[in-house]
Amino acid sequence: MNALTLPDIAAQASRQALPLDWVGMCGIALPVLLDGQRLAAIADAGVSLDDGTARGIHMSRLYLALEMLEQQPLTPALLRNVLQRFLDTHEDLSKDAYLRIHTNLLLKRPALVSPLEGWKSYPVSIEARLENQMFHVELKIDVTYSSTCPCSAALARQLIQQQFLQDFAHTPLQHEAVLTWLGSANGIVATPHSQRSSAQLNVQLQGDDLAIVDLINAAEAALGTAVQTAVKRADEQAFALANGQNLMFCEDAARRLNLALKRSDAVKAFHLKVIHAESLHAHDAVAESRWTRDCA
Ligand SMILES: Nc1nc2c(ncn2[C@@H]2O[C@H](COP(=O)(O)OP(=O)(O)OP(=O)(O)O)[C@@H](O)[C@H]2O)c(=O)[nH]1
Repeated sequence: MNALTLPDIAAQASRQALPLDWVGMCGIALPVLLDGQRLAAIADAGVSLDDGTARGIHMSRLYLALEMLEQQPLTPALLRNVLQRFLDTHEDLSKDAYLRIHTNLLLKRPALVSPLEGWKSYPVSIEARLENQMFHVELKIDVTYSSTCPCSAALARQLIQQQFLQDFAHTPLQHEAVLTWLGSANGIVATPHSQRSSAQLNVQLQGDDLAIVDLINAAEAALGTAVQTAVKRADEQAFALANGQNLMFCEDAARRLNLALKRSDAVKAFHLKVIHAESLHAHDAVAESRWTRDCA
C-alpha cells in the first residue's frame, strides 16, 4: 500500500489575506490542579493570526500545550509557560496568545456554631494573555452571600415599636411581661426582607500567586454573611445574628468589597459587581466598583 501524504489545508495560503484577532478552540475539557484539588475545567485556547496570508493556525498544537496544566498546580507562571508554548508553536503566525479556564472550586466550610462542615462551590474563571510580550492574568470569582435591607429593618423596627405601644398602652411595664412579649409573634410583627446576593469579583493579579482562596476568604469576611453549608438551628440563629449585624444595601456591600480587595497585595486592579436579587422587587439592586493600584 502506498503511503499517502495527508493534505494540510492550514498550511495553504488564504484567499483573503487578512489577519485575525483570535483563533482557537472553546470548550475544551481538561483537569486542572487548584488548591490541592484536581478539578474538572473547561478551557478556551487561542492565538492571534497575524499572518493574514496563512489559511489557518494549528489547533492541535494549542490543544497539546494544555497538557502542561494536568501535571502542575495552576499558577501565573504555569499559565505564562502555556501561552509561550502557544506562540513558540506558531512562530511567524501569531504574536498574541490567550487562555481562559473555567472551573468550580470546592471549599469545605465550617458551620457557624455546630461542629459541622460542608462543601461550597465557587465558580472561578482564570483569563491569561500574552499580548505584545506582556503577560496579564485576571480572575473572575463569584461569591454568594445574604443581604438584609437596612431600610426594611428600620421600617420593621418602627412597626415593632408601634405594636409595643399598642400592647402596653395601659399596662405598667414589668420585666417578665416584656420578655414574654418579645418572644411572641407581636414582638416581631414585621420582618425586614433579605435576599441571596452575589458578588462578581473581576480581579487583575500581580505577582506569582493566583490567591483565589485568599480573595474568597477576604470577600466573605468583609461581607459577614456568606451563605452556609451544614446548618443546625444554632447555626441558623448565628446566621440571623450575622445578618442583623451586617444590614446591607448593595452600595454597602460594594464598598466593603472594594476596601477588602484593595488590602490584598495580589490585586493590581479590580472591577466588582454586587447583585442583590431583591425579594421586595422582581428586579435586582446592583452596584459596581472599579479600582487600579497606583504604581507611582
Ligand atoms: N485551523 C483550523 N483547523 C481546524 C478547524 N477545524 C478543524 N480543524 C482541524 O484541526 C486539525 C489539527 O490541525 P493542525 O494542528 O494543523 O494538525 P497537523 O497539521 O496534523 O499538525 P502539525 O503538523 O503540528 O501542523 C486539523 O485536522 C484541522 O483540519 C478550523 O476551523 N481551523
